[in-house]
Amino acid sequence: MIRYTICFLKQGSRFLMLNRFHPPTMGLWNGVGGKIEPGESPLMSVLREVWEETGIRLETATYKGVISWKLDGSLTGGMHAFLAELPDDLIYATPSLVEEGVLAWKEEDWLLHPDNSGVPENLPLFLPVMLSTTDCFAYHFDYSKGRVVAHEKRPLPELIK
Ligand SMILES: Nc1nc2c([nH]c(=O)n2[C@H]2C[C@H](O)[C@@H](COP(=O)(O)OP(=O)(O)OP(=O)(O)O)O2)c(=O)[nH]1
Repeated sequence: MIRYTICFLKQGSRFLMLNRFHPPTMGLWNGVGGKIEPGESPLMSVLREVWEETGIRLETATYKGVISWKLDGSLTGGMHAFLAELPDDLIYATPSLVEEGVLAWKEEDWLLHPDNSGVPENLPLFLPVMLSTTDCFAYHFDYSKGRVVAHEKRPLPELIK
């Protein structure tokens, strides 16, 4: 069920974000990630996706938990979420056009601004928690007609860490 990964690439108070050309989250500024390929662990998948989509070779990324969703009560999906701190001296010029969309640096305050409809609706509901604690959680979102109608956050069972 958890077929995707996502990584938030942080440098100080800003994030390297992807404005996606294609669904899901088409036209929105999201983290970098994609489908887990057969035989890959979530970490292997996210390191590969970050490299493919940004050209950045991360040595590792910090696991932050799992995000799942239910669409109109039926279809379900999920992604393993990671956070990576980029070195202060890494210079990455943006905007940068890549196959999946446009990469650009976005300030944390901008991403989390209540008037910002340019990010996935669930992002401001999980990212601040991920940034404020080392604990991992299972975040769940129920969507109805494309909008989040309910969400919850539970401790992540040790087993699936
Ligand atoms: N913030 C947020 N991200 C989401 C949601 N749903 C969802 O799939 N994503 C993320 C997970 C992945 O990082 C990305 C989708 O990956 P993708 O379809 O581009 O996967 P891929 O690169 O392997 O694509 P493909 O070429 O094989 O089709 O979007 C959501 O509800 N909120």
